[in-house]
Amino acid sequence: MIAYAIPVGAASAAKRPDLQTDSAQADRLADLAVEALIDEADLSPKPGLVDRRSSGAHTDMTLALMHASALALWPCLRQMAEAAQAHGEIGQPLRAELGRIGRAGEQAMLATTGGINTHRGAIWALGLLVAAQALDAKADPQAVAARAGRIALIDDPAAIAQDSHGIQVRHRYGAGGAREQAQQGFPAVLEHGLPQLRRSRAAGASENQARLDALLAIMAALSDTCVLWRAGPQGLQAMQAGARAVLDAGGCASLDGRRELRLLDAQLLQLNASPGGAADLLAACLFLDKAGSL
Ligand SMILES: CC(C)(COP(=O)(O)OP(=O)(O)OC[C@H]1O[C@@H](n2cnc3c(N)ncnc32)[C@H](O[C@H]2O[C@H](COP(=O)(O)OP(=O)(O)OP(=O)(O)O)[C@@H](O)[C@H]2O)[C@@H]1O)[C@@H](O)C(=O)NCCC(=O)NCCS
Ligand SMILES: Nc1ncnc2[nH]cnc12
Repeated sequence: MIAYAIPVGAASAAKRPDLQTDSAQADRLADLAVEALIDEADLSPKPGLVDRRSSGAHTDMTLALMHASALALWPCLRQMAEAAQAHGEIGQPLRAELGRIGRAGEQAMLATTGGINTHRGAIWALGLLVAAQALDAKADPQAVAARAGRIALIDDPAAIAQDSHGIQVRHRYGAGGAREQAQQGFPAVLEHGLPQLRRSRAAGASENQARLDALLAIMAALSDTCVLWRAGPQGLQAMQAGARAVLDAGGCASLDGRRELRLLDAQLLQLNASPGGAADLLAACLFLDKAGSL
């Protein structure tokens, strides 16, 4: 276990043995979510994204900033797990509390990064998944994602209308973005990322190569509003076709696949395109891959 903070409620759990398990479970879910964020950031070479080599298409983000941002989200993710445990069911009260915790998490992220949006999409996706897993620790990824989707379908009456890049892109191109991805039960993860991760592992790829393949499978299927914002529909088409070309060439375990990956990286940098939504969903994929076996 990664010790990121002193567990909230540890004192009361000592008096209430029945709460001890829940407290430990909330710690563990937050640990796994933060670990998934750090593993995503470290994964290299990722096309257009911040990784161990460089800041990709970003001028305002570094690997150290991504790590600091991920660590700053531990309390928020833990609170989401606790909220789900306390409510015990999907409904308006849980949705409202997750929205409140999520907005506070966004503030914690911005305070840590000096105002840079490192993980807004990840707070949304992982927050929903952590809450869904906390409602049933033994549920498999399909059930967890479906449950997260049901939470995302509930309106949050306190939601603040924002003029985000995602909203602007939705108006301009009709892209569904992060909200729709969650409401549909994370199809980019369940139908593409997770099956690819497991297929590539089974075919003998290294863990690093299998994770890169999972990211590419997500990129090939996703309407990523970050790419649409920065590079328009042509950029999105280039990202999806380039990611598909890597996988069709044999994936990152093959020489041909790695050649296609280098081409895709150069193309995204030239377009100033960063698949930040796909990166967030890779973190969701890595979380789901491990969380059911808690
Ligand atoms: C419901 C919300 C998701 C509302 O968010 P919004 O309407 O803004 O929706 P999107 O923009 O579509 O998504 C928000 C972030 O999600 C990532 N994302 C993008 N496309 C997808 C997709 N198809 N599926 C899933 N996720 C997606 C993306 O995050 C990444 O991009 C960040 C960088 O983006 P940007 O700010 O545009 O930055 P730059 O390109 O660098 O900007 P410039 O330099 O050009 O200026 C990166 O950090 C990644 O995180 C989208 O940004 C939800 O967010 C919400 O309602 N939140 C409120 C709190 C709440 O209720 N929480 C519930 C907790 S469970
Ligand atoms: N590795 C990464 N690079 C850029 N934006 C991101 N958003 C989430 N992960 C990211």
